[in-house]
Amino acid sequence: MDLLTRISMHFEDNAKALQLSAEALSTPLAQATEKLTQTIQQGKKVLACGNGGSAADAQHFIAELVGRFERDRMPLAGIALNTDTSILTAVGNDYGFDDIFERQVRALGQTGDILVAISTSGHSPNVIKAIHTAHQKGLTVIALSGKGGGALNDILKPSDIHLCVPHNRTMRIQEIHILLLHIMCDGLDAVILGDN
Ligand SMILES: O=C(CO)[C@@H](O)[C@H](O)[C@H](O)[C@H](O)COP(=O)(O)O
Ligand SMILES: [Zn+2]
Repeated sequence: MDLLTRISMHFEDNAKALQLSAEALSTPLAQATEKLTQTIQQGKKVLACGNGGSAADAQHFIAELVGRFERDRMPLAGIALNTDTSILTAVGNDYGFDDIFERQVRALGQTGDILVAISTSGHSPNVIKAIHTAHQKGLTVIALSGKGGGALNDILKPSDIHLCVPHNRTMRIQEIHILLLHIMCDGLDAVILGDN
């Protein structure tokens, strides 16, 4: 396959995946946005975690809350659990990599908070463990996944929200995850600042 064909294939596959995601995820995405908005309005906070590209997505999303999205507003409470290298290396070194998020949920999570858990496979043990602890501490989970949802299907509760991108490639799933996170930021601001 020549390079231009390859590029064209990516654009087409992305467009198809976007269309399928719009059909499958618009309703749960609205629920997730409403849950996020209520949580912030009640003075609660958002924790977010993921590995690799999903770590970047988690911290990107939290930066939109603490900083701003498109318009000026007050800072909103959020913490990315994959950004503090001292915590990640200490907990990873002393307890194990599977505990790097779970331990922070135990330290920081409070009843009524949200955990945004991002895993394209739905199988990353440190994300799964963080979800178990979030449940124990009374947090609601908004899970972003793909590839059928993996282990998330067995551990999420009916009160959680699962945004499972209907695709099997990590890269494509990640491309849509960032769109989902941006749509939630837009919906949140529309309530807080008014529609524009
Ligand atoms: O960004 C990419 C691939 O596009 C990678 O860094 C990817 O995020 C890593 O392999 C992650 O460890 C995958 O974990 P997960 O999404 O299955 O939970
Ligand atoms: Zn990537």
